[in-house]
Amino acid sequence: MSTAAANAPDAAVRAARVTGVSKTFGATRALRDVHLDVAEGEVHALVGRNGAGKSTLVSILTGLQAPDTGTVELGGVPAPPLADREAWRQRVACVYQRLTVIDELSVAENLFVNRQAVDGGRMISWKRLQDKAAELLAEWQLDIDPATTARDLTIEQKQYVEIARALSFGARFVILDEPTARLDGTGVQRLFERVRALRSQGVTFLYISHHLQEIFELCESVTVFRDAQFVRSGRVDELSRTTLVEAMTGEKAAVRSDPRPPGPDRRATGGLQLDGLAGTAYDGIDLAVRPGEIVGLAGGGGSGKFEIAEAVCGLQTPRAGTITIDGNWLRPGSVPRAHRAGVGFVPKDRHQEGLVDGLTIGDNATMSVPHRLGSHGWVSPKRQAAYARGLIKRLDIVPANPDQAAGELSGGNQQKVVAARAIADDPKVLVLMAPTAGVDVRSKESLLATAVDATERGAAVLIVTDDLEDLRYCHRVSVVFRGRQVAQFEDQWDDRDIVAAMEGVELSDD
Ligand SMILES: Nc1ncnc2c1ncn2[C@@H]1O[C@H](COP(=O)(O)OP(=O)(O)OP(=O)(O)O)[C@@H](O)[C@H]1O
Repeated sequence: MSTAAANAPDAAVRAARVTGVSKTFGATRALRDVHLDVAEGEVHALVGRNGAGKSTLVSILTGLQAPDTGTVELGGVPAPPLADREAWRQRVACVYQRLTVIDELSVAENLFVNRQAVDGGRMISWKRLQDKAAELLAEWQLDIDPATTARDLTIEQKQYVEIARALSFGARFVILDEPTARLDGTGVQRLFERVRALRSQGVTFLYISHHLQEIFELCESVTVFRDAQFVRSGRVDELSRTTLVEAMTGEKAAVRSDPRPPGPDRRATGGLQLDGLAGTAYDGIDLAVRPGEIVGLAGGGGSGKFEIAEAVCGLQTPRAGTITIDGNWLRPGSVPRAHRAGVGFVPKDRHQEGLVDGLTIGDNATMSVPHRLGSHGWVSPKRQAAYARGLIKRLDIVPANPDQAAGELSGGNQQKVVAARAIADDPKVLVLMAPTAGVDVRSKESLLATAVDATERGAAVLIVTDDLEDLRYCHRVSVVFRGRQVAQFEDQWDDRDIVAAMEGVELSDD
């Protein structure tokens, strides 16, 4: 195809066309007779609630799985046979949230890893590898030094390396699966500029995100899936946010009001207290969260917010300062000790610290509460199942089956199982790190409602986030920037002030 043809969105040419695709896993129908039509040269959003079937479609679109029925066309021709990986790589690539860049290798090596063809099948010359990489990065205007070790790149730069790698195989259709999940505000804006620039160079994108404002900012078209089925597709500028949410949930969108609980009793004492807490990424942190109160600890990437939260949960040992729970000093550096002191938490990385894939939803959700499920070390299966069902209902986990393996759940539902475990033991202090990352609009509400629930049961809740929606649930917000608390907000605030504080800038009054 000529570059000129690729540059102009052409209604006749399709980067991808999926027709009548169905896919079943055991008893789960992940996709039922869905279709998708992505025009060449556009950024096309794919949205849907957790478990709607988006990842399953991506695995089919990238040739990792075959559909049970239906057809896939890429660039106007039928998709290659599953075994022909090379042919797939030339047509389509997906940049996943969990990046595949190898930290130990240089950018150049990452770009051409396992590709002897670089030097006509002969031994790779390092000089040639560097030159080829520099050429590739320059062609796509990616300002990255090919000699850099990948470990020294930011998440954003690693994403660009993955995109460049896809383009170097010849693919002009790139799927971005929640690309902004680990970026801060300025990183998101830079990514958008990059995507727009690549689009003008003839690259087509399928863009998956739970952040609806991103869809309106970046994408031309959108396709909505719900419960494994196609619901609608259309131009983004012809859709309102409400219509989109309704298409995703199948319900009328609720009127948004102030979701905060009444707040702590003025005389309430106890809860969580941090005094002069200092660690590798933060210093001089003073913070109090009273029982019944929800406090936001906000900050962008590199602010130190997660490190502070991890100190409270026992995942990190601070260098100085104290953590007090209900008036008692907490000896830092041990998760079981923090748990015994009454701390429940959702870790920032559910894969590393959260979920045990091989166990069921029920086992994962109730593993911290054996004492509630039986006596003398014996767990009553009936009580466990009932307890798990209660948590599944509170968090709106799909499928609502405690016996389902957690590893088989969609990403967002795995996140909800981790949250279920955090609240299972009625913690005195609940710490939620990026709790709604990867979670759909409606599930965000149920997840944050559990924080409200916890305050009603007397918990002090700390929400650690850069998501303004999460902060709507907070009575107070403390913003950290480069490890220091730079601003405090009480009761009412303007979101722009919080964003400015997270970015380390001051807004002028005019
Ligand atoms: N390997 C598997 N085995 C069993 N069930 C699976 C498997 N992969 C996916 N499923 C099921 O298929 C359904 C669709 O999941 P999928 O991961 O495609 O959803 P999603 O739209 O990507 O959700 P999320 O936004 O949470 O990532 C879910 O019910 C999930 O449990």
